[in-house]
Amino acid sequence: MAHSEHLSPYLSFTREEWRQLRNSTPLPLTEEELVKLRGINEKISLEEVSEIYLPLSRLLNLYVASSQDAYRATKTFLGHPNEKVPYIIGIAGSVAVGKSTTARILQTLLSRWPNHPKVDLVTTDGFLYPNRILEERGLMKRKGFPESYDIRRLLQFLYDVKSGQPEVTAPVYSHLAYDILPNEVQVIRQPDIVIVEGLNVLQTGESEQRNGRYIPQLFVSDFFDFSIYVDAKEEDIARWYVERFKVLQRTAFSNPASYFHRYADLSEEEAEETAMGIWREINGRNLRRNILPTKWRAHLILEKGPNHFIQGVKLRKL
Ligand SMILES: Nc1ncnc2c1ncn2[C@@H]1O[C@H](COP(=O)(O)OP(=O)(O)O)[C@@H](O)[C@H]1O
Ligand SMILES: CC(C)(COP(=O)(O)O)[C@@H](O)C(=O)NCCC(=O)O
Repeated sequence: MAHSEHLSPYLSFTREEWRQLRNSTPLPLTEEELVKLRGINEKISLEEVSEIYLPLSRLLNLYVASSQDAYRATKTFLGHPNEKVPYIIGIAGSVAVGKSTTARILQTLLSRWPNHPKVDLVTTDGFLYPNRILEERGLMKRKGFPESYDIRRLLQFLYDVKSGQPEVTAPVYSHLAYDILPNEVQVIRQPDIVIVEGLNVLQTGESEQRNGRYIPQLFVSDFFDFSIYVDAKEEDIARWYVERFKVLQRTAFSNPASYFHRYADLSEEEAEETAMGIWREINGRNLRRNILPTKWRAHLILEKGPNHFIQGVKLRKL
């Protein structure tokens, strides 16, 4: 065994080993939940849900329960009720790797446990600067890069959620408009769990220095109780990106309100070329430069094969 492997902070599971853990999951899927999961994405294999995501939801259920115990201990110690503080799970990974699908499966599965029924999902695209500002700063071709997000606002949002505020709002992004919707917000009202999904959630940015001294800096991941990185080979992710682009081109882009309406009439070949160009220029670069380096900060890594099936799982033991 190589020395570095010996010192790995992760426990590694093959797909086969992970799916055995399904036996420790007491709740099987109900008919109603299956229908809900089908609604998320009809391409999801339900076998995949029960073999991979069900054990994962059980693991998370145990972690949330232990954090709720700690919360009760603090309450006993203080002698008065403290605010209800949600458990926060971060989900990171490339554009098109399947973050939002994973997040929605977990949201559905986690919400069936009686000790944490209310699970909210927030995506970090709401914290992108609006196109007006991105245009001013020459960042329209850098959407998704660290500088395209209002990280201060995202940190303030997480701070408010973790302080147990009764109502916290998040801005909303529309893929159709390709912009922030100025008159819409998502309201978070003290759920039991918040899942925060986005490519930037494990990024740390530069340390700020003032007068030669480092000043304490908060990172988005400081607010996470648990984090997941969805991983796959770049060649597979690029293919999924192109496939999704082609589906959108036949559906959403035909809507005149779509920012990409001009792509609606491209031939299949032209659509593929356009999508590959966006991958090369924006999303692939961002993956290599800013997203992949954050993988080893996650508590759990889901390793996908070429057909989205999970081939391996890594869980932090240190
Ligand atoms: N578990 C899965 N099984 C099959 N297809 C999937 C799965 N997860 C994602 N996909 C497909 O891969 C593409 C990217 O997924 P999506 O969740 O939109 O990614 P992201 O949020 O990371 O951009 C979509 O076309 C989606 O339908
Ligand atoms: C909106 C995104 C930056 C993803 O944001 P996230 O929710 O992961 O923070 C990405 O989907 C995107 O639009 N990238 C720009 C290039 C493109 O059109 O694919």
